[in-house]
Amino acid sequence: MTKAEVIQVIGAINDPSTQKPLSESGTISELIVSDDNKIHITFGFERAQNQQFVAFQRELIRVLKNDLKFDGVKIDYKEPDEKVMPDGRFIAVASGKGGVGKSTTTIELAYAFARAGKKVAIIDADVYGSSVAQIMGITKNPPQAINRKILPFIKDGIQVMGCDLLLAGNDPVLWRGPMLGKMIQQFFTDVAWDRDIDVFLLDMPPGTGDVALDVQMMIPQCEMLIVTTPQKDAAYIANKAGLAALNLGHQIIGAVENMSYLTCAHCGERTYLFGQDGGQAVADQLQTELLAQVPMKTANNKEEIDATFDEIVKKISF
Ligand SMILES: Nc1ncnc2c1ncn2[C@@H]1O[C@H](COP(=O)(O)OP(=O)(O)OP(=O)(O)O)[C@@H](O)[C@H]1O
Repeated sequence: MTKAEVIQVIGAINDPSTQKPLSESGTISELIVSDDNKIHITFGFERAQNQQFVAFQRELIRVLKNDLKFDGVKIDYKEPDEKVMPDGRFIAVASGKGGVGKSTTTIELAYAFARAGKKVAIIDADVYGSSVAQIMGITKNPPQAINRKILPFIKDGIQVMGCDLLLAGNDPVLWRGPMLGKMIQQFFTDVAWDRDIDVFLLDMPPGTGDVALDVQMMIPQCEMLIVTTPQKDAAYIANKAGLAALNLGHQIIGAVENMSYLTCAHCGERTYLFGQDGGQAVADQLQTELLAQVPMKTANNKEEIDATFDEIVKKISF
């Protein structure tokens, strides 16, 4: 007996979850007929404790056993998992070593995308040192849920979720492999992101590792931006991280050299504090563009920093 033949017969039975015949309800998630004349049906709704449900199940089993002559009948009920990746562009912000300003860059970039009229979300996937919420001044209240999905935190219109926000006090540093992967997956499929998000920015852990691999598997189209500082050692490690990212199949869209120079508030002259070659060297090695040299942040150069990031967004918007 084929699937179609089974559905034709059981199709007349009324589905208690939708009050429609099974032929119309679309609630049969899976139907397997095995060679030894057994049938396994999974319905996409939960088992209920009411008369209607009991009558439905009794009638179904009667038809399958008596009319269709199956020797074995197994029925499961399971709400379908809505493991759907959100739409939008994904940009992972990565660095070779910690402390080069990867989180700061992610956040500045988010604000620049927002200024350009884009709806932005940040995922702080830096399991070893989540700092996005801290830097953005988001209070780490326990996350709220809606429809069994976690609500993202929102600051200045930017939606945010991260390890520290999700776990509220539990330290993910000890997490390895599959558990880490599961958390990264949760960021995409279990958070109630607005449907019209244009850009997801991912603050990645420094270096290369499991998270980069997980991200690549879950979002093969994810682009990557490498942050470095001008110093030779930072550039060297950024290169290694970039090359590893390329090996994983990530598309690198550019390099950013952070903390490049200090601008004199009076004469506008730039002083390059740590040399000038790190960012360009990384871009050359990874055959990508040096998108910007970001100045040192001071108490009164917000405009200069904003303009630098607006320029980056222009370059990578296509
Ligand atoms: N352009 C800048 N000018 C001045 N200070 C900066 C700049 N960029 C980042 N910083 C400072 O450098 C420190 C490290 O920045 P940030 O946390 O963004 O780095 P990170 O690479 O994400 O670090 P980690 O890997 O530890 O998370 C912070 O104190 C931040 O304020």
